[in-house]
Amino acid sequence: MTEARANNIINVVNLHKSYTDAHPVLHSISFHLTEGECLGVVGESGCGKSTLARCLLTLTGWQSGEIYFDGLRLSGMGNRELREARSRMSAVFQNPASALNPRLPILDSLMEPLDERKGFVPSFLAGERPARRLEVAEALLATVGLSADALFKHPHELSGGEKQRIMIARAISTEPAFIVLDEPTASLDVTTQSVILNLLKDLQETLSLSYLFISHDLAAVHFMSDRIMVMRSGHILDEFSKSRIFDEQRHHYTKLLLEVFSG
Ligand SMILES: Nc1ncnc2c1ncn2[C@@H]1O[C@H](COP(=O)(O)OP(=O)(O)OP(=O)(O)O)[C@@H](O)[C@H]1O
Repeated sequence: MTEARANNIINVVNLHKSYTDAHPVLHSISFHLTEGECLGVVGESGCGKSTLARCLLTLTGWQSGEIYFDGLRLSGMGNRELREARSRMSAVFQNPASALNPRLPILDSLMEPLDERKGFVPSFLAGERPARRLEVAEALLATVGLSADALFKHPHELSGGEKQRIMIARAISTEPAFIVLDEPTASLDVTTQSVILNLLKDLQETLSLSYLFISHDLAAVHFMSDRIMVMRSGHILDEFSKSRIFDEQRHHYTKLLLEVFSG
């Protein structure tokens, strides 16, 4: 059995999940995510990528197997420990419009996670020494390339790309141990997709973030990831470091995906 290793933020061992008895969605999945790396998960629609993300974020339960977060077994945690673990994870999902409260100004949606932790200022802003809530919010927006004007707007006044930048700023604000990026550019036009992917990659490098990057788009996964897992029908078929993507030993399904994406 795979042990929870010291620098593994996530260690998944034989995870099995089904929503109904008849239809397993994840079949005994095992993998790890190392501190500071981006692990890409690619696979066709319905293969179980989002279910896997939801298990890691403890948004849904699982039947058997274990998930270790920072060395600690999630299924063995009491409520307080679980709350603490959840506060050290964050996620950016496909549709920023549905993630932002339409009635709240951006300032309040952006600052919600930090408002729950009175006085916490992320260390990557420490050099700027922002003291007041508004200054922290402005500094966070600057981190994702937005000006302070956005803070008093409502979501409908921002573009899809701007809204996703807000969600990214919110996700990094608490300095999470890892971030799930679940199809973060799927609702955006092609040019904006590339801008957002570059932003996510820059942030990962400058802030040493750990990402689980989920997409059906192998090109995006290849661009973002240090390692890649290929999923199909709830199984991990192939797992390799980015530099090995064109190796002869790749699974035939990986080769098929490569053919599709190389046109
Ligand atoms: N809450 C749920 N209840 C029952 N079945 C579900 C639920 N959520 C997902 N499923 C089923 O689980 C399977 C995997 O879905 P999941 O959303 O994890 O796949 P995915 O790879 O993320 O797909 P997509 O790329 O389309 O988002 C699908 O057959 C789906 O219908």
